Order: sequence, then C-alpha cells, then structure tokens
Amino acid sequence: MIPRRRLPQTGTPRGTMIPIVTAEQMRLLDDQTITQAHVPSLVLMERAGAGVVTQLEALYGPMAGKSVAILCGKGNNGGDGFVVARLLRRKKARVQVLLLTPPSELSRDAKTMYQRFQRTAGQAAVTRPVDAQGLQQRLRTSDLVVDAILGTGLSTGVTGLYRDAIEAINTAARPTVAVDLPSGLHADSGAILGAAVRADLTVTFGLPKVGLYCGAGIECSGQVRLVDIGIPAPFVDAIGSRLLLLTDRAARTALPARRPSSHKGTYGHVGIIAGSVGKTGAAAMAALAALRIGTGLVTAAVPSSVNDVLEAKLLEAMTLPMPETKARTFARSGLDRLLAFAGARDAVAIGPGLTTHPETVELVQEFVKRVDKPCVLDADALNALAGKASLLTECKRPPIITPHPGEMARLEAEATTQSVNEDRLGTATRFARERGVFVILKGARTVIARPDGLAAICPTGNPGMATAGTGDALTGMVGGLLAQGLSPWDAACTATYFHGLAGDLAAQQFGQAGMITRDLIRQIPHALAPITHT
Ligand SMILES: NC(=O)C1=CN([C@@H]2O[C@H](COP(=O)(O)OP(=O)(O)OC[C@H]3O[C@@H](n4cnc5c(N)ncnc54)[C@H](O)[C@@H]3O)[C@@H](O)[C@H]2O)[C@@H](O)CC1
Ligand SMILES: [K+]
Repeated sequence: MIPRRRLPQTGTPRGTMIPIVTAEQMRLLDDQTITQAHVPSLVLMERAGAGVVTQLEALYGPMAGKSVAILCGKGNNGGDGFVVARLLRRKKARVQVLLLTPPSELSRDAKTMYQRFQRTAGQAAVTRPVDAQGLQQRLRTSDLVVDAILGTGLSTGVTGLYRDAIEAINTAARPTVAVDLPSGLHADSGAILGAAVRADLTVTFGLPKVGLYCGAGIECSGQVRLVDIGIPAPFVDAIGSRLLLLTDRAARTALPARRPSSHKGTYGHVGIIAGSVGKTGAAAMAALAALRIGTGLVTAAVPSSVNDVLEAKLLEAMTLPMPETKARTFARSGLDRLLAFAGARDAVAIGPGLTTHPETVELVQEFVKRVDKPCVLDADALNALAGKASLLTECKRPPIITPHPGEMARLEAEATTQSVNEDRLGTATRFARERGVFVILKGARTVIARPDGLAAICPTGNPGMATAGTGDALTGMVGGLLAQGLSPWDAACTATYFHGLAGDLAAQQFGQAGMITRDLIRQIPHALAPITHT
C-alpha cells in the first residue's frame, strides 16, 4: 500500500495523491531527512534495500533457493544493491554481486554496505566482471537480476563496462528489478543516456521520479512500486510539486457515497451526444460505462434514424432522437433541441461516433460555445475543433477534453502526434493552461492536467486497452461522474483511474490481445468494489 502523504489542503483529493519529483528535489528531501530529521543516511539505505526485498517477494514469491545476480555501481544506488544482497542472502537466496567498479571508488555509504555484505557472505560472493561476455554468462543462469548500477546520480551518457552491463541485462532478458530507477534512464526527462535497463519492476524510494512516467521511462520502468523510507511529510509538503501520481485512495475518496435514503435522481442524469450510422456502438458504450460508474440516469441523444438501433442496444439508458443530415449524422438544425437537452441534464458528454460531416462539425462548434453544463468533449467533438482550439476559451465553463495524441495534435495547428508523444506532460500542461480546460491526454501513463497547471499521472491501464471503444467508455465515465456532482478535476482523475483499473482487470481475465471494451465496462463494478487490487 502506498503511504498517504500530507499535503496542503486544496479542496481536492490532492491530499491523497503522491507528489512526483525530480532528482534534485529527491536529493534535497534525502538531505533534509538526514540533517534536520537526524535519520542517518545508512538507515535510509537500509530501508531502501529492505523495501526492494519486500517487493521482490511480493512479485516473485519466496527468495530461498533463487539465484539472484545483483549488479552494483559505485554510488549510493550500488549501496542499496549491497543491502539487497545481504538481506536476500539472509533469506537463503543464492546471491552473486557483480561489482562494476573497484571497491576503492565506492561512495562512503556504498563502501560501508559493501563491507557489511562481504563480512557475512565472503569474498566469493562478489565478482568483478571485466567484459560483456563474463557478464552475460552470469546473467543467463540467474532467476532474477537486480539493477543497482545507477540511480538519480546519472549525469552523463553511459559508456564502457556500465554500458556493457546494461546491454547484458537487456540481452539476458531475465526477470529484472531496477533499484530506484532503471540504470541509464534520466530521472527528470525519462531520456535514455546511452543505454538503459528495461525492467519488469522498478522499486523507487521516497517519492516517485518524473522520468519513470515520461519518455522512455514508460517502456523501461515496468511496474513501479514505491517504498516509504521515512521522509517527513512537512519536507514533502514544502517541495510543492506540481505533478502528482493518482492513487487508489484518492480515486475512492472522490467517489460519491451511496446514501440509504437516496434515489436515482441523487446520482445525476448525464446526457450523451454521440453516434451516427455505422457508429451506434460508440454511443452505446459511452452510455453503458456511464451507468456502470454509478450514474442514476443516462440518456443518449442520437441521430433520429439510428434511434431504434440504440433502443435495442441499451436497456437501462434512455434515448432521444435528434434531427439528422442525409448522411444520418447530427444536423445543424438540431442545435436548439440539443441545447435544451443539455439544459435538462446535470452534465453532458459529446463526441463519440459523431463523424466530421461539415454540418455536424458546425453544430458541435456552436454547441460547445453555448452549452452551460459540466461537459466532456471527446473524439469527433475534438475533431470538430481541429486547428480551432481557441474556440475552447469561449466555453461558458471549462470543459474536460479527452484527446488521444492524434486528436491532441489536430487541436493545435503546429503539433504532430510525434511531438505530442515526445512531451506528453508538457503538451497536456501547456494546453490546459493556455486554453483554460481540463485535459485527459490518453495513452500509456495518461496525463490529466488542469487550467492552473497542476497535473496528475494515472498508474492504471495496460496495452490491452488499445482497442476500439475504450475511449468511448472513458467519456461515459467522465460524464457520469460530472453528473454525480464531482468537480471536473475529480471527475477526470477518478474516471481515468477506474477506467484503467477496469482495463487491468479485463486484461487479467481475457488477456491483453483478446479483451474488448465490453469486457472493460463489465469490470467497472469490480474495479469500484472496495477491495485491494494489486
Ligand atoms: N541518502 C540518500 O540520498 C539515499 C539515496 N539512495 C540511493 O542513492 C541513489 C543516488 O545515489 P548517488 O547520488 O550516489 O548516485 P548513483 O548511485 O545514481 O550514481 C552516481 C555515481 O555514478 C557516477 N555517474 C553518473 N553518471 C554516470 C555514467 N553515465 N556512467 C558512469 N558513472 C556515472 C557519478 O559520478 C556518481 O559517482 C538513489 O538513486 C538511490 O538509489 C537510497 O539509498 C535512499 C537514500
Ligand atoms: K538502478
């Protein structure tokens, strides 16, 4: 369980999210803990190493009899590695330390931990590999590889034996656990400096580092687990990080309570504006997902000739036929009726399956300016604003937009999908600030940004969700939570978290390739159930 951190109250679930920090911020926190809270640095290192062992056992089971190769560099990251080595040996693992530097060059604390390990394990438990071949031989026969080569101290491109070691780890492709950070990954940018370890698990200390969630960090970090090494909360508060990690606790805290005396009206009525001929599924999935996140009433407004199809697809949700074009998409003439429809609902979700028919585009552009309800804009509603992001600043209330990188790029004339993906955090945060909207930038490690520049990263979700319709489900969930009275920030964060968790449960059940959006929607209730998911 990730420890709760005290943060300044902001009237949002921010109090239960975890600040994500840079290497510099983490160093400051470590220093303050050592010098002001009087926790010796060796105690911090011991806690870090013990945390790695706990996480190893949680993921890979008992360590007794397992052959574990631990690669140690010269800094404190290597020091953590020696602690892991000592503690694993105590658990009867067969431990081999591969020391990549002469012992005389170890940092002060790393040297102390090295000596402690050697005293108990003996000289033979430490090998000084000299070339890539020797390294590879060792790694091939290991059950587990622990990467304690470089952590937050990485400053330049990795070369020589360090690089050989990183490449050998990746070639061996054994279950690999990174200590604090995958070696070679820059803690702040997520850039690979020369070469970087591709880990299955990263056990990070104190607070999560930015680089684990952006750039190559998304591919290199694997599962990320956080170990509490006892950094006092007031020091964390003072850092004032503008980037947070969503947590299970924050998401659950934001969900509306179900009161005994409540009725369906208590849980809001969301209007979903979606669908066209050939795309009725988008409307149906958004409606179903809105119901599954607890919304009391859901009505889907759809082009009139597809209304019967939606009636057949949906049982619990209502439908409302709207004027349509010859192409069976929403017609411009339906604007007043759509505005009245929105006015009678608690929140509106618009976009899935609308098409980019010129009349429908015109309708959306007008609707977005005039609607005066909490609103989420997705898919073709965003495509209707392609290159016209300035229209968003004319909205009566700051909307939530849920672009994937392609849609994000289309909103801003000079952006491309590639440029968005290269700087997901920066893109989402800048756009939210400049246009005064809430952004859910979808993709691996979804980013949620708000108009004041605060951003959060979602830890749930998996590549199985790269399948048709998952975006429609997210839109329905966001709309449903808005209708239940959540603020845009809470609705965006909470929907994204449970959408990812439901996707993770669906992947557990059906596998990443085989899962489809309906499986995800069916898992929403299980994701919401108050049990601990790992
Ligand atoms: N007291 C603390 O500050 C704590 C630190 N901890 C660990 O300490 C790590 C940070 O330790 P350090 O600051 O010693 O840094 P690292 O252990 O990450 O490595 C730094 C050393 O590697 C060298 N180096 C940098 N880039 C290199 C490159 N490309 N090739 C070869 N050598 C390179 C540096 O000159 C330095 O000597 C954290 O990531 C964490 O694992 C933990 O033990 C928890 C407590
Ligand atoms: K490492």
